[in-house]
Amino acid sequence: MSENVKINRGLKGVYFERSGVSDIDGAKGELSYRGYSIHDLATHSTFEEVCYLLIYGELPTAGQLADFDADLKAARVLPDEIHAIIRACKDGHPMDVLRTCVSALAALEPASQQVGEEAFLANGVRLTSQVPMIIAAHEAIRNGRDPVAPDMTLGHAANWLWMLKEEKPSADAARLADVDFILHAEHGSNASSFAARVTVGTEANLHGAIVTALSTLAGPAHGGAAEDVMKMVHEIGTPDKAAVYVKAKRAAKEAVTGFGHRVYRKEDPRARHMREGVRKLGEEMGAPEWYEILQAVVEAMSPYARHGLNVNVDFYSGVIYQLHGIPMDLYVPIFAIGRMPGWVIQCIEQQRGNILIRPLTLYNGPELRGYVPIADR
Ligand SMILES: CC(=O)SCCNC(=O)CCNC(=O)[C@H](O)C(C)(C)COP(=O)(O)OP(=O)(O)OC[C@H]1O[C@@H](n2cnc3c(N)ncnc32)[C@H](O)[C@@H]1OP(=O)(O)O
Ligand SMILES: O=C([O-])CC(=O)C(=O)O
Repeated sequence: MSENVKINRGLKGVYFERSGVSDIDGAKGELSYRGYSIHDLATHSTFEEVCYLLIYGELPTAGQLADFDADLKAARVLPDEIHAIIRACKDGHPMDVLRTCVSALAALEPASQQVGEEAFLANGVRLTSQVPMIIAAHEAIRNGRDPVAPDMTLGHAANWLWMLKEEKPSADAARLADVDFILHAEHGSNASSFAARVTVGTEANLHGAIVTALSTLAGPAHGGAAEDVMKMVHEIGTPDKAAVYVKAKRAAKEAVTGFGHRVYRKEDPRARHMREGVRKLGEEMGAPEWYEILQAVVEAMSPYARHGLNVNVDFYSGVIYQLHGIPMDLYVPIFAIGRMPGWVIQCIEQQRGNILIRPLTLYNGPELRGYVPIADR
């Protein structure tokens, strides 16, 4: 019987649930949130508006957006204990510190333990505001500074940059961060969102699911790619060395980071906006060489594009962060800031008509055998 079982390793191509949040057409290279093209949202919307759209299903009216924005701003508060925890583990990777703090918030805030849609919504809004605060506070503390208080006059992206650098960002820098968050906000059944759903499937609370999601995002095959791309760009050094680098990687059968995707066979539609951001920012800052190295890698990888191997969202984002002077180990945490609304709404969706997620593994270990006492082994 076991020979006839079809195993879908990595759950490739398996549908496990319906979702009304985002739609990916991998063959065409298209992505939409709640029926709105990612290109329209990246061009016209703000992260707050996209959060509202993802969570409530419709674009907000001006009044709804103002109320939602006020809720996000009111949630810009961290218990003192979180700063103490950050001080205790300040030398850790920011992703480990972030995950530890989200986990600690579950123990420090009684409301975080509640389940049910209303609790998930309230906790989701609170965490969406607290996640950037934790990352910025850690960056301050590990550099011997005090955490920067949030600026309630600034939107989500601009306030994040303010707390990170204690400098008011230019309108262009704030908009670039805003677009980055919009592009990272949601992406179907990616590994971290799926993992969060598995946690909610056991009727656990939202904080627990976000801890699961953060753990899963951290790996280089998922959210860690932007950091690896930046390391690759440094290793390549100049555009003329890109072809040799790619050839060596292909010969060693190693992945060229920032390329490839489980679903897209055309270019990841989010990459277009990031590419334009890198090009423009590099020119403005008198540092066009980063864009040139990236484009030389794309050129060297072009023979594989027809096999569906194209750049993904994280190919360009690292250079943008580098041009803003953001340390490499903050790249995955930045992804997490953007992904918060996607995780929250998928947890809420999972909870509606919840079902335990529990697939099967086909046993291929030893036959049933007699127990041997330890003295006889
Ligand atoms: C936000 C995100 O999470 S986007 C993804 C970020 N991750 C990266 O950029 C890391 C580099 N990319 C990868 O490791 C992979 O493309 C993944 C993990 C993203 C997707 O992997 P999978 O869907 O399992 O694709 P899979 O591994 O089956 O690859 C299919 C083929 O393309 C090749 N391939 C996939 N990605 C790459 C790559 N980046 N470079 C070179 N070859 C690649 C594989 O070797 C495989 O070739 P084969 O059929 O000859 O064995
Ligand atoms: O969908 C995926 O597998 C990974 C991805 O691009 C994302 O999470 O944004």
